[in-house]
Formats: sequence, structure tokens, C-alpha cells
Amino acid sequence: MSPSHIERRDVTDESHTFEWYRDGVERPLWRLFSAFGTDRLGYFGVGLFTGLFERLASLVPPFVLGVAIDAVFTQQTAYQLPFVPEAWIPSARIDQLWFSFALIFGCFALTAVLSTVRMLTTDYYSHHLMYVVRTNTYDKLQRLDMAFFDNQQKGELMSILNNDISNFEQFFDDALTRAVRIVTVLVGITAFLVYLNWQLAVITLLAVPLLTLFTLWFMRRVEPVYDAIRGSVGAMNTRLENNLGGIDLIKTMATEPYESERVADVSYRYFETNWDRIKLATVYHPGSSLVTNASFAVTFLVGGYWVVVGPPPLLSGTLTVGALVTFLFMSQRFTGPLKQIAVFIEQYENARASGKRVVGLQEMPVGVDDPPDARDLTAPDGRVAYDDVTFGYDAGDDPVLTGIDFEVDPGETVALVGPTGAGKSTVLQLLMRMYDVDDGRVALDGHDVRTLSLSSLRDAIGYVSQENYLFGGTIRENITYGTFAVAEDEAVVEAAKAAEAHGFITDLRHGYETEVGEQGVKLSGGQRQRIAIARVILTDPEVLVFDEATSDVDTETEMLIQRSLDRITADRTTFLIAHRLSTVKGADTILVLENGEIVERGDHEELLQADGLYANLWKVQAGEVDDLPEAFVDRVARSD
Ligand SMILES: Nc1ncnc2c1ncn2[C@@H]1O[C@H](COP(=O)(O)OP(=O)(O)OP(=O)(O)O)[C@@H](O)[C@H]1O
Repeated sequence: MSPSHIERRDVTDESHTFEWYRDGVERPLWRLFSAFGTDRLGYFGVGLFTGLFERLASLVPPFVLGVAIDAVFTQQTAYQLPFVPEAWIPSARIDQLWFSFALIFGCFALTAVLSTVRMLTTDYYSHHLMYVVRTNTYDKLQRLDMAFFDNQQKGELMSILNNDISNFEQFFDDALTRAVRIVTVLVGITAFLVYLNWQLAVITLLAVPLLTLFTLWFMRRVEPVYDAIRGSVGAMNTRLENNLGGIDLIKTMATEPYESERVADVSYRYFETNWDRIKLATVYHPGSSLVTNASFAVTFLVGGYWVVVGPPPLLSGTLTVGALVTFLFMSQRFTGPLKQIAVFIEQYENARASGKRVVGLQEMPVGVDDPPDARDLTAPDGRVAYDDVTFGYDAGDDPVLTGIDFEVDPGETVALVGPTGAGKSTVLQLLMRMYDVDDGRVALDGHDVRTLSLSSLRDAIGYVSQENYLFGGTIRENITYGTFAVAEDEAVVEAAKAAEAHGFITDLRHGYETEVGEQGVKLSGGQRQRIAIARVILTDPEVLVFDEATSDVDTETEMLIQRSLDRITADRTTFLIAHRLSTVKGADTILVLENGEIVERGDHEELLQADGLYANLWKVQAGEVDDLPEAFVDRVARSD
């Protein structure tokens, strides 16, 4: 029986896919901000305020200029400035000029200082936020179960961790300051314009409702386009990642033209989706510019008419040249940032589409996780039991394993043999909880593996497979992966000797410090396997799993490794999967799997006497018969 708190995720169900979670995300930017953005919020606040005062300070010079024109040059009005006591204002014209210069220059200097503070704080905040979101998203990704990775392309995940999270940073850095400018415009300059001349301000502000309607139109249309762009970036990364990973296959199959076409297809899809965005942007950007420029031109016309002829119809009062110049300067400060709304909206839509993908990933449930009251396995004995286990990778399909039932005492060696695709590797994946059983249970030391903490469970098991991953780095770094700095040099050498790797390592010019290349490409398959075996020996686990772990080494080396392993596996529970039956001959128990079921079990002698599938496979491998009997050929073929 499964513990009640564990529900297995049906990866074939649409409602459990990444796409389903991504599409269901609402207000992604707010979600990311509230989850991760509150740390260092002080920087955000300082950036926001300095940005605001920076804009306000930049508004003072044109205002002073207008006053100076009217009071110093044309002498139409007295020299007066709001918030400045009259006693501070000099009476001589030349002193008023110097005073104006000091104010203008002082504001420029203040703007520069505020700008530096704003850049430092917002850049720090947004880059720190990007770092936090990226590391958290990666941590989450790492916890997701194998079923997720089986169904997800790595290129797509790379584009989320890389491009999408960077978009998020850009939004909070660049778009934030843009937003500050826009807010300053809408509040600050509007107040200034109204203060200067409310009648003329109404004319300038007519652009706002028009621009709002136009922006809403644009947002509705561009939203799905940005979703498509982010999707096409993911698809392109997936294609490139696949092709670079399979470059040797492409070369040996001479499929370069075919692959060039496939890359061209995804690149073209990216171009097309971008082109859709550009088409919309080419209407929106110039359109919104036209609206704001038109408001400036109309303000100029109405104000000019007012100065030359007198108040236009419906307007009243007087307007001096200086006041008009100030107003026009101000309204340009108004229209300039107003045009920035278009850029902000695009950045927002881009970040929103990226945010959906990041939050979608964050929301994916972890199918295989620590239970709430996880038990830590301490000093395990290595007793393993499979209790009538049934398992299938995809819930809709036939199970891959049915009725798997066996027990292993501590220190025993159990071999799993059988035709390819029979389910041997799957059986052992369940022991490490790479997947959870559908029915029945797998137990270690009497505990259902689903009740144990994943780290203590996996610490107890050392796993070496046919395809071992080596990280770019030195041989020493790869052997000590998992034990890291704890591993003593002598222990590393001992482990390498036991894995028959010491000899070939010391033959290399740089010995243990030899760089293995990406994924160990600079080593042979057999050398990689031996490094992986040394790595596992060094971790000193209670249970060892060798899944075709010596398939890439020659028979002599395999025998040497076997000899060393006999010593290491003597008092540990060991599982062996091997097609080469000589490797498993000495196992305490051999389980023969066919079509996901255990069809024979016993030791080597017992199975030979039973004269079933194992005995026939043995006879072929030992050269006692040239071929399998017809009946077994049929069985093996059917089981694949
Ligand atoms: N990640 C996966 N997702 C879906 N199906 C899978 C997955 N891994 C394996 N299978 C299927 O499960 C079945 C058993 O595979 P498994 O790798 O356990 O067989 P095996 O006996 O170890 O084969 P081999 O000897 O070739 O390694 C196969 O039909 C395979 O196609």
C-alpha cells in the first residue's frame, strides 16, 4: 500500500504538464516580486525615490529659464520663484542672471548625483533579484522528479533559467526607472503645467486619454505574441542543444543539410514571431509618438496664438513669452517620457511572458519528494525487499513491471538478467526512488523507501550505470564528486585502484589532474566507467547498484575489476545488471526478467538445471550452442 500522503503524478495528464502550469499563471511579475523581491527592498525604495527626485530636479532649469527670460531679459515681470523666499533673490539684473545660473547648474549637478545613486541602487536590486530568482528556480528544478525531465527538453529549461530570468532583471532595472519617469511625468509635470497655466495644460493633457486607449489596444494584441516569442526561444534552444549534443551522430550520418534545415525552421519561427511583434510595434511606437508630438504642436500653436493675438476662443487671461517658453519646455518634458510608455509596455509584456514560464516551473509539483515526516536512514544494513511491485512510466500505458517480489539479505549479491527492455534497470530505479511505484512497495531495512528522506536513501546507495556522466574538470574532481574535500588523497588512489583505473590514470601526462573534457569526451567509454566505479567506491555506500557498469571494458579488465569488486561487495548488498552472463555467474541470486516479470530465480547452477531462458542464454554465450532455440528467439523478440 502507498502511504496516503504520496500521490503519484500522472505525467500523461495534460493538467500535470509544465505547459499547463505555465498557461495558468496569473500576474507572474507580481508573484515573482512578492516571492523574491522583498529582500533588499530598501535598494528598490531608494532607487524609486532618487529616480523621482532626479526627474523633479531636472524640471527646475526650464522653469528658472522662463522666469529669467521674463524678469532679466525682457523685464516683463518681477523675478519670483515658488518655494524661494524673496529675500534670497538679488535685485540687480546681473546678479539675478548669476543667481539663475547657480540654480540651473546646481540642479544639473544634483541630477547627476541622484542619477548615480539611482543607477547603483536599481542595478544592484535588479541584479540581486535575478540572482535570487535564478538560484531558487534552479533549486526547484533540481528537485523535480525524473518523470518531469523525461518529458521536458533541456534546451527549453535552459532558456527559462537563462533568457527568461534575464528578462525579468531587465524589467526591474531598466523598466523600473522608465516607470519612475512616467509616474513623475503624470504626477509632477501635470501639477507643474496646471500651476503654470491650467488652460494650456488641458490642451497638452488631451494626449493622455488617447494614449491610454491606444496602449490598451496594443497590449491586447501583443500579449499572445510575446508568449509565442518566449516559446520559440525555448524551441530554438532545444533544437540547438539537441544538435550540439548529437554532433558526432550528425557527422557520422552526414545529416548536416537535414539538421541545417531543422535549425533554419526553428530560427525562422523565432524570426516570424518577432516579426509579428515588430509589425505591431511599428504601429504602436510611431502612433504613440504622433499623439504626444501632436499634443506638443497643438500646445505650441495655441500658446503662440495667445502671445501674438491674445487668448484663443474659450481661453482667457494673459500669457507672456517667458511663460510660454517654460510651458513648452515643460510640455516637452511631458511628451518625451510619455512616449516611453510604449517602450515600458513592451518590456512589461516581454517580462510577463518570461515570468509566466519561470513561475510555471516554480509551481510544478514535485512528484518524488521527502514526505513531511521523513525518516533519516542511519547506518543501514542493506536489507532490500520488493513487495508485489507494479510500475509504469506513463499512467495510460501498460505497466513496465508487474508483480516484482523478492527479498535480499544484507551483504547478498543479486543479479538481474533478461532480454533488453525487460525492465531490469527500471526495477533498480525504483529502489533509488527515481520514480515511485504504482502499487506494492520497495523497502530498505524494512522501511518503505517513500518514508525515508531522499538524501539518506540515496546516500545509502551507490549507482554506476552504462552511461556515466563526468563533469568537465579533472579526473580527481570527478572521482571525489559527492565526497568532495573530505576525500583523502590515499583514499582516492585506493578507490581508483579498486576500479582498475589507477594504472591508466598514472599513464596520462597529468595523472589525476588530467582534464576530462565536457562529459568526459577526452576519455574512452571504459575509462569513464572505471572513474565512475571509483567515485562510487569512495562514497562507501551500503548498497551497490551496477547497471551494465563494466559493459564498455574488455573482458580482461572486467575480470580485474570484478576481482577488486569482490572484496568491496563482500559485505554490501549488491545489485548487478549485465548482459554478459559471466559477470553475474557468482551472484547469490539471479533474477531473470522477461516482459516486466520475474520468470526465473535461483543461483547459476539452479538456473542451468531449470533449463529455461537463462540456461539457453548461457549456452549461447558460452558457445555451447550457435543460436537460441526457436521458442526462445520468439520470446526474446516479443519482450522487447
Ligand atoms: N524514462 C522512460 N520513460 C518511458 N518509458 C521508459 C523509460 N525508461 C524505460 N522505459 C521503457 O521501460 C521498459 C523497460 O526499460 P528498462 O530500461 O528497464 O529495460 P532493461 O531491461 O534495463 O533494458 P536494457 O537491457 O536494454 O537496458 C522499456 O520498454 C522502455 O522502453
